[in-house]
Amino acid sequence: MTAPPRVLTVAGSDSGGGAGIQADLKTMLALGTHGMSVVTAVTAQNSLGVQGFWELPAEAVRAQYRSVVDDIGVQAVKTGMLASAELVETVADLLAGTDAPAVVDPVGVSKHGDSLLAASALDSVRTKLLPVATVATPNLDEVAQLTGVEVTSEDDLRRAAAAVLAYGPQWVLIKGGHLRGDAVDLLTDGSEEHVLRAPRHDNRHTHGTGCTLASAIAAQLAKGQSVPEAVAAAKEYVTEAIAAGFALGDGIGPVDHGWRFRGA
Ligand SMILES: Nc1ncnc2c1ncn2[C@@H]1O[C@H](COP(=O)(O)OP(=O)(O)OP(=O)(O)O)[C@@H](O)[C@H]1O
Ligand SMILES: Cc1ncc(COP(=O)(O)O)c(N)n1
Repeated sequence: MTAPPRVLTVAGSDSGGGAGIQADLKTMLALGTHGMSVVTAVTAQNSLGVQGFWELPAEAVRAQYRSVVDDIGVQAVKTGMLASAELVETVADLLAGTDAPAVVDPVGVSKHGDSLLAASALDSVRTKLLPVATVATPNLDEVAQLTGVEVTSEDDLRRAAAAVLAYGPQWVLIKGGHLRGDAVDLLTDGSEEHVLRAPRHDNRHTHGTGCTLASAIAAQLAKGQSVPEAVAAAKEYVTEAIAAGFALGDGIGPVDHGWRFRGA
């Protein structure tokens, strides 16, 4: 049998299974790829929030990455929660030495407002991680943290994209999921621009949207799609996953990574 395309996520574990490594691996399977993981931190997390997290030593992150890349090989990499400046810099160095495209989701704060990245790591994200990204996928809070640009309407998305592109990623996808109205995202490399618009689903069970979108982009890139094709396909996948998000626990439930298997 021919092996499916190989995709690697470098991210934190979400014990509740809705975001982080767990979301990434489910998404990669749903999109027909072989998912692999480098765990950067372990969170104790559920539908109510993040109760605690423990970061792994840089040496453990580097060793996992080398184990995967040097033997199995990767056709795309996705990064998520990196927790500290040391891990951001470690991962940026590893990506710089890898040929595969990298989707960088600069995770800062969880849906519940729990910080997943030290404030002291922001500068490393700007100067080390963003420059090695094929596509960076910040949400509006992350755009504000990284660039100071506040997005309050669709008209501000272009200004936000230019501010992120100034740090050097090839493409940026500004996620407008936190705006009102349609769920509108803007993808640009500074010359081409693609507006991705989907109906807003009135569903509070949206835990893991950002992780799911970024790993879906990585899976589509591993299958050989261009960045605009991969982002369009990933947007369709996440929109249906949000529509099918379900209640778990007493708080915010996850998007449904397996909506295709359930005939949603
Ligand atoms: N209610 C919704 N209905 C449809 N699409 C949505 C909704 N909320 C977010 N999206 C879309 O989901 C994707 C992820 O965007 P979002 O802004 O939620 O990312 P995020 O904040 O990084 O996610 P996370 O909450 O996992 O950190 C984007 O394509 C966004 O437009
Ligand atoms: C390990 C990990 N990575 C990323 C997120 C962000 O996802 P969300 O904003 O949906 O909580 C998270 N909560 N946990």
